[in-house]
Amino acid sequence: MASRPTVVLIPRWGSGHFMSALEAGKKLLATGDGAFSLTVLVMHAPTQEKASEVEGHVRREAASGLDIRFLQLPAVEHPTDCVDQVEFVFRYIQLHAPNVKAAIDGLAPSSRVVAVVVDFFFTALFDVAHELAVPAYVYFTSPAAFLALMLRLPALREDMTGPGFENTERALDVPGLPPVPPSCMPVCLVKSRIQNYDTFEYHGRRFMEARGIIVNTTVELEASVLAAIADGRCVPGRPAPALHAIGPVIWFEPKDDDQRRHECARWLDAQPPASVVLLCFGSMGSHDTAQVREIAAGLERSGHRFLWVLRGPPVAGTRFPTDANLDELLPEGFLEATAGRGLVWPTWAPQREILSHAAVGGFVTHCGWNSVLESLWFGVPMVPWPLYGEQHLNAFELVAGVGVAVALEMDRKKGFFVEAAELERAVRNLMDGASEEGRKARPKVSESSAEFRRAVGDGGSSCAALQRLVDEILELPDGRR
Ligand SMILES: COc1cc(-c2[o+]c3cc(O)cc([O-])c3cc2O[C@@H]2O[C@H](CO)[C@H](O)[C@H](O)[C@H]2O)cc(OC)c1O
Ligand SMILES: O=c1ccn([C@@H]2O[C@H](COP(=O)(O)OP(=O)(O)O)[C@@H](O)[C@H]2O)c(=O)[nH]1
Repeated sequence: MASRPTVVLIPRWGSGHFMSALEAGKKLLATGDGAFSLTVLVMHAPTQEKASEVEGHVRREAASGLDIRFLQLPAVEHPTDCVDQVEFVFRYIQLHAPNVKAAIDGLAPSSRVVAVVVDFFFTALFDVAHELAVPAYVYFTSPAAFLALMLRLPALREDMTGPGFENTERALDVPGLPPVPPSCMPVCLVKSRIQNYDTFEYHGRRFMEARGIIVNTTVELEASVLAAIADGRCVPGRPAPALHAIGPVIWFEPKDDDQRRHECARWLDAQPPASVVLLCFGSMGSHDTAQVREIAAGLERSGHRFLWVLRGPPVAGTRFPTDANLDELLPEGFLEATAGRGLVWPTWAPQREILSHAAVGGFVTHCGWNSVLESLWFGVPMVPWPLYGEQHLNAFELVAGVGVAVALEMDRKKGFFVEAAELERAVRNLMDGASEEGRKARPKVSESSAEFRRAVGDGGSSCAALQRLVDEILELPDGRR
């Protein structure tokens, strides 16, 4: 007897990508209600640290009893002489294509593959899906605003006055967003990284070949951008693939029953409601000593309570921060001066658990999209401190588009340096509602939080989008299940 059809998911390593894609896959599985299984093709992550992280996720999820099969892909050579990580990933994925084809071929005839869903950096694998005549989908872990920008990159080349946006003076047109000042363009698209532009433009072009793009967002949060893409305003003259806004997809790590509450959570238990500002900068965020000193001075002067996840510089040759040596990094006397009202945490922290705590009233964030969604889910207004990737655009959207964040001025010419006085100002605005922006952000974020919860509930927009996606995958006419 032939077994049920299967959806093949090909996620990228790195928790923010891997677990987000897997959670999206689980949502598909649940919505499919037994109509198909999920097959996850697992790539070897290029670093030992990321490989162990992925192994841990696979081991845990494989034991979950869900109808998910994990298939490890063979290792491939690491491409050499790449100008940066984006090019490395691009070439690394191309090398995987024959193995992906063999793995998918190997699933037949016992399982008919009804869709292949790939991470948004993996569009080179569309060739495999096309060869096998299987519908291809993209899973987009960043906001729809960045998707609109990627689709728009061929047209935006005309706005460049040099080999990037560094010398461009006028605001850029990203359909669905207010005009974007060049200073808010993602750092991955600036002059020194022109190769990145080509790669992102390549992916953007290839998105148009997909049968659908699954985006970790909601129609309520990014209505204008989603409409702009769907109406063909990003790539005029060509119909956009179907958009499926199924978010927020948030991974909540299962808790061991006998696990003690984390030290950060216990510290928060002793703080008044909405009194603490959290500072956390994602899996690749760290600051140099000069910047750490400014942050310390800004927090001390703000007078506010804080929980600061402070990481040390990355080990040479990697982008991933180390545990911080607080004695070396912090100015002398800082911990004593802020004792009782501040906690500096020197390693990975349970960010979702912290954001869910009633004592947390604000979040200084690097604007990784998972962090943004988590903050909105728990109704915590933000101060954006974008660092890498597309995060500067996310920050712009949160402040200028959605209104759930208070802007932080950064000196782009000095490597995005932030003065102590500026951080103090932004934290006060956020926590005291000392500015119009700050006063508006808190009720706005509560509204977004309520919208998020409605979207994923029965009859909500994301729940309905998932149903439509499953019908599309199973090629069922609307409402015929
Ligand atoms: C979007 O543009 C870029 C993204 C990244 C990037 O790289 C990356 C590499 C890893 O090994 C692990 C990661 O977690 C990771 C994350 C990442 O960007 C963030 O991805 C998140 C999802 O995991 C989320 O979408 C955030 O908003 C992203 O900022 C790197 C890069 O250049 C080096 C980019 O241009
Ligand atoms: O100390 C930390 C730093 C990050 N995170 C989690 O790691 C993810 C980071 O993803 P995001 O997209 O925000 O940024 P990235 O790290 O991919 O740049 C989010 O789920 C955070 O909750 C965490 O739990 N503890």
